[in-house]
Amino acid sequence: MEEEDECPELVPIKEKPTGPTVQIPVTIITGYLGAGKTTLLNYILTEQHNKRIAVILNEFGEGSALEKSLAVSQAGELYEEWLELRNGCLCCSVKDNGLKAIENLMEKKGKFDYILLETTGLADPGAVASMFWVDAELGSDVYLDGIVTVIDAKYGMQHLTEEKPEGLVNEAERQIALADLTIINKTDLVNESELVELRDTVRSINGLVKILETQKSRVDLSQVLDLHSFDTNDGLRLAEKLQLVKTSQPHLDKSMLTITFEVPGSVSEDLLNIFIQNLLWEKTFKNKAGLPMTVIRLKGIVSIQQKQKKLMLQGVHELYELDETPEFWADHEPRINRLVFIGRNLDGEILKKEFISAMSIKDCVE
Ligand SMILES: Nc1nc2c(ncn2[C@@H]2O[C@H](COP(=O)(O)OP(=O)(O)OP(=O)(O)O)[C@@H](O)[C@H]2O)c(=O)[nH]1
Ligand SMILES: [Zn+2]
Repeated sequence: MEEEDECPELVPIKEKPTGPTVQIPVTIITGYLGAGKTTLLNYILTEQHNKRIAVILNEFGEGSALEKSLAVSQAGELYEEWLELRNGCLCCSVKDNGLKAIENLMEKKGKFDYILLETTGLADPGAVASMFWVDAELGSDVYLDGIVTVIDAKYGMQHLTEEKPEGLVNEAERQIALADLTIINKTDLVNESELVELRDTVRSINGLVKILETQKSRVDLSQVLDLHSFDTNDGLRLAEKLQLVKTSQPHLDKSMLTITFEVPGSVSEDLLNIFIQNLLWEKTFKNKAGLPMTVIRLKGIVSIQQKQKKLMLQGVHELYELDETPEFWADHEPRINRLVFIGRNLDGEILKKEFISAMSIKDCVE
């Protein structure tokens, strides 16, 4: 009973293709209108001399045209590729055609070492991310390295506190929630207390994200490129990071926030999949006010029954992936599940209880 135009569904794939084929990292650069995305791209292109970097200006999700151009500049030359967006689910069209366009381009122009993709200010980076993320698993030429969100130091707070009609998302907030790295740019335009307020707000939305501060988007490139944010080989780093995350207080009543919990023991892979699907797809779990918890980003390190290695859980919107990391649980190491969720209407206490009951863990100390 598969619907044809259903959004992509992530089927956990067992083994990634290994061997000599080199996959090219894609970094998505997002951020509200005028925050400094293009300035960042230009800075990277002038600073970075030993990589062949392709820049894609992305217009997905804008307007209703069925054709979009994909501009790729490389070594000062600009190429254009047209892609067709079929009606139906936007993320599916983007996934099929956007990726093909990039592959065509590489066939014609030779391989790139790195792809930077600038989204428009109002785009949902999650939809763009899913196109690279899913296909990377299917042995594609490219993989998603990370989502970088540029924030305007001067107007960032204003964008974040903008009231949206019920049911509509605040794009600035969503871009921060999905980010692996945020760059607070234009720090020359604000004073220290404004900066602190913005930094705290960013942190309250996304408890996992790294925050850099810049003028004219001048960053240390090693902090922006090759983040490996979705890489199961980086399980150890993620495990360390997750331990530092704290449940946050939303900066506004209905704001996005980060919640986290730990539950000791090993869980059944099947029950975990059902729990995640209920959370992400069915939106079964409700907070105290009776509102459905909506998760748009999730990360975790979990212990699955009968598995010797730690597993990494990653989710963006409705897509998720549960993959083995190369890390073994040590003999003396207590088995534990550590989870971080970013989204709206989240209640960490309630979700932890739901998790425990869904995993049928009986001897768990609360
Ligand atoms: N004062 C100040 N201005 C900056 C800084 N960084 C960038 N700008 C300016 O801000 C404006 C917008 O920068 P862009 O890089 O075009 O921003 P963008 O996010 O690509 O904008 P859109 O693509 O239109 O959404 C430009 O005029 C930049 O010169 C900064 O650190 N300080
Ligand atoms: Zn721009």
